[in-house]
Amino acid sequence: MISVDEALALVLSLADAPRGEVLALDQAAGRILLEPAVSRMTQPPFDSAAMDGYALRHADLGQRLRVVGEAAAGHPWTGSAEPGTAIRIFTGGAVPPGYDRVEMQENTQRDGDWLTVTAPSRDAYIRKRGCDFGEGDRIEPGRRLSPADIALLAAMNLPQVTVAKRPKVAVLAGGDELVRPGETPSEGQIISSNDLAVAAIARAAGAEAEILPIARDSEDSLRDRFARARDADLLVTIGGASVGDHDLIGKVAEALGMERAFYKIAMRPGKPLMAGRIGRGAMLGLPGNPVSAIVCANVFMRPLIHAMQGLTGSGRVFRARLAAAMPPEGARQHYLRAKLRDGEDLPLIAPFDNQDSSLLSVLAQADALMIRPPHDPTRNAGEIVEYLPLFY
Ligand SMILES: Nc1nc2c(c(=O)[nH]1)N[C@H]1C(S)=C(S)[C@@H](COP(=O)(O)OP(=O)(O)OC[C@H]3O[C@@H](n4cnc5c(N)ncnc54)[C@H](O)[C@@H]3O)O[C@H]1N2
Ligand code: MOO
Repeated sequence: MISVDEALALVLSLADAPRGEVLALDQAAGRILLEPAVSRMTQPPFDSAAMDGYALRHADLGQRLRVVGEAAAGHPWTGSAEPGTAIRIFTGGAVPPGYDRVEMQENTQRDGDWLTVTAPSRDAYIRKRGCDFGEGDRIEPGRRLSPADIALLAAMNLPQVTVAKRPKVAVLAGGDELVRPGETPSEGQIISSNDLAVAAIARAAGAEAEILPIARDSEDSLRDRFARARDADLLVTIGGASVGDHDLIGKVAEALGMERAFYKIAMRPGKPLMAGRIGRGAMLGLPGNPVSAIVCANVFMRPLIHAMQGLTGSGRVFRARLAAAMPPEGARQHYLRAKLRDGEDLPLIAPFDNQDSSLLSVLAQADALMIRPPHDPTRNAGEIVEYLPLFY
C-alpha cells in the first residue's frame, strides 16, 4: 500500500498538458485561464471624479469661485484651470488638469455662476489615472476566472481569453446488481448512484462528463464500455476494483494495455483505488462503495481534472477544532464524514458516529471530510485537525 500523498502525486502525473481554446469573455467565467491576459487599458484612463460636485483648486479653498464649465462622464471639459474657478463635474467625469480636488455638491452653495464651499471634505475625491491598473498589467494563468476576473478582463479591453479546454471524462459504473434511477430493480438489484455523483464532481471541476451505459460483470461488456471511452482524456470506473471473483476492471484494463501506477492506498475509505494510463488517456478506478467512490473522486479525481486544466493549488485543506474526543487511528489515512459549525477561533468539526462506506444518507449531510493521518493517536476535544471541504 502507498500513502495518499504518494498516490496523489502519481495521479497528478497522469495529467497531459492542458490544451487551450479562445473564448469570448461572457463564456469564460468558471474556466481556467491558460495564457497571461495583458491589459490594453489604463484604468481609470484619466483622473476621474469620485463624486458629483465641483472640480476646483485646493489653493482656492475659502474663496468664492466662478463656475466656468462642465465635465460629465464621457464628456470632458477642455478648458484650462484658472485660479478662482471651478467646473461642474459628475462622477466618472475627467478632472481637467490643474484642478486637484472635487468637492461634493452637498458641501457647496451655488448662486448663478458663483460657488461657495461651505464645508470642505477631507478627501480630494479624485481617482488618479491608473489607480486600478495600468496598460501592460497581467493576470497570470492557472486561476479559475471568477465574475470579478471577467469584469477586470473586460475593463482591460480584452474581449476574449485563452482558457483550458474542458477535459473529456467518461464515467463508467459496473456491476450486474445495478439499474438506472427510475427503473424497477429485480431481486438483488440496487440503483446506480455513484456514477451520477462522480460525473457531477467532474463537471464541477470543469470537465465535460459523459456517463457510459452500466457495464455488466463480464469481460466482454467491460471491453465494449472501454472502447466507448476511447476519446476520453480520463476514464473513471466505479466498482469492480477489489479482490472478488467479479471484480474485473483491473484485469480488463491491463489486457487493454493499462500501465498501472498503483493499486492499493493506505486510505479509508478508498483502499482499492487504481490509477494509470490506458490508450491516449488517463484512467482512475474508484472503489464501488458509494462513499468510497465519492471520497476518492474528491481526493484524487478533482485535483486531476484541475491539473488537466492547469489549475494549481487544488485540494487545499483547512483547519478546525475537534468538537469531541476521537479514538486512535489504524494504518490507513482516514477521511471521516463530518459536520462543521461555528467555533471561537476556528470552526468546530464533529464526525458522524457511523462511518460505514455505504451510507449515502450520512455523506449527504456532511460538509467536510475530516482527515486523520495513519496511526493518529487519541485526540481530545478542542485539538486542531485538518479537513477537506465537501461539495463547493
Ligand atoms: N476480501 C476483501 N473484500 C473487500 C476488500 C478487501 O480488501 N478484501 N475491500 C473492501 C473495500 S475497502 C471496498 S471499498 C470494496 C470495493 O470493492 P469494489 O471496488 O470491487 O466494488 P464492488 O464490489 O463492485 O461494489 C462495492 C459495493 O458498492 C456498490 N456499488 C458499486 N457500484 C455502484 C454504483 N455505481 N452505485 C451504487 N452502488 C454501487 C456495490 O453494489 C457493492 O455493494 O470492496 C471491499 N471488499
Ligand atoms: O476502503 Mo473501502 O473504500 O473501506 O469502503
